[in-house]
Amino acid sequence: MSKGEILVVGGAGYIGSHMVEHLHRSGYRVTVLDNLSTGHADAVVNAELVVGDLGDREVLGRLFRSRAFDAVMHFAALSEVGASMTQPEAYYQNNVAKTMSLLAEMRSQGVDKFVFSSTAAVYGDAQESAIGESSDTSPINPYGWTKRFVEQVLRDYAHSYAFRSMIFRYFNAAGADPGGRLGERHDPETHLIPLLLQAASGRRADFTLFGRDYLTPDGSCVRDFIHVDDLCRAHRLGLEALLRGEQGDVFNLGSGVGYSVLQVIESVRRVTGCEVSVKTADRRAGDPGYLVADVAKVERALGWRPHYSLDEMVAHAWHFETGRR
Ligand SMILES: NC(=O)c1ccc[n+]([C@@H]2O[C@H](COP(=O)([O-])OP(=O)(O)OC[C@H]3O[C@@H](n4cnc5c(N)ncnc54)[C@H](O)[C@@H]3O)[C@@H](O)[C@H]2O)c1
Ligand SMILES: O=c1ccn([C@@H]2O[C@H](COP(=O)(O)OP(=O)(O)O[C@H]3O[C@H](CO)[C@H](O)[C@H](O)[C@H]3O)[C@@H](O)[C@H]2O)c(=O)[nH]1
Repeated sequence: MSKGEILVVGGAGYIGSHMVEHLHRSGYRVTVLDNLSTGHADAVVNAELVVGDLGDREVLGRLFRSRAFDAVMHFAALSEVGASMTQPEAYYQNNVAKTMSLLAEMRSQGVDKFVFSSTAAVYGDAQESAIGESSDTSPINPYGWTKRFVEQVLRDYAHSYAFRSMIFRYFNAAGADPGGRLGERHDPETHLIPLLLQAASGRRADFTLFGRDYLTPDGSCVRDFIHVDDLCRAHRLGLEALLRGEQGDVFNLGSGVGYSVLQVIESVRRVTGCEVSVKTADRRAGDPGYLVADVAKVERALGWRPHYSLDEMVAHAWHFETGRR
């Protein structure tokens, strides 16, 4: 018997497809809604895939009438910081306006539990060495603002309607399914670890390091990497808290440890045994220098701790990268 009926919006993407597998293995029945703009139909195996746009009320109406969803998990978004600086309209349309359509449809169908992918980008250029959930949220790029606005909508819905949400602010998701079937497949790829691995495997001639003049120990940006499977486990725990009737909340998801881009390059060399040719360029617009999570709150509330190290994230992503060639 299924533990619950879950709609995963954006379930054909990188994190969403891992979530679908995790839910399936945990005993849930899953339906995916995805417009395949950046996702892949073949990444969805243990769920029904409905190809459609989350802003399309007709598609949403049909979908919600055909299933009694217990909750919705929302991973669909445009999510590149750099692109959001040059195409803010597309980001506000896709990430804010269309999310409003999804929420409206949920409310009209009486579905009141929501798990939302937010981001560390809501913190902007944080000053703290470990950023807690109550830190100032002043995004420095439109992508971060889109997530910040939806967070506010969800807070207002919780206040005014019987609508509960778990908001997860991820730092840098990395790694791949340890079994090797799923992984990160963005095209074009913009994320650090897959780009480094493509340079290591020879699919790419070199890697360009954006900025060595940050106020960090080695001058390159510092980020907090979190394995995609650890992320999925936290989401399931958050979902189960909502299904038990608990109130929603907002949680950081990271490891609590920062690695500079140069340290990640070292990890890639160590794990793969391959050389990576590195070029240095100017800073990428919209990139904060330092983002590391304080994860005490999620540990306390959901009993969640990350399991995987940076080298394990690189190793699993490398297994996926080499399996594709
Ligand atoms: N990857 C990270 O490091 C990271 C960090 C913080 C937050 N996030 C957030 O996590 C979520 C998932 O990120 P990801 O890396 O898996 O991205 P992704 O691009 O791989 O996945 C997004 C999925 O949503 C789908 N989608 C986009 N717009 C849609 C629409 N209008 N209708 C239907 N489907 C749509 C895409 O086709 C894709 O399958 C995003 O909300 C992102 O902002 C990601
Ligand atoms: O070719 C590259 C690509 C990235 N980087 C650097 O590597 C770091 C990580 O960059 P990513 O693009 O992999 O990730 P971001 O930190 O920009 O963004 C990620 O974390 C954000 C939160 O801050 C958002 O949530 C976003 O969705 C998610 O992709 C940054 O310092 C970036 O400047 C390079 O030096 N060269």
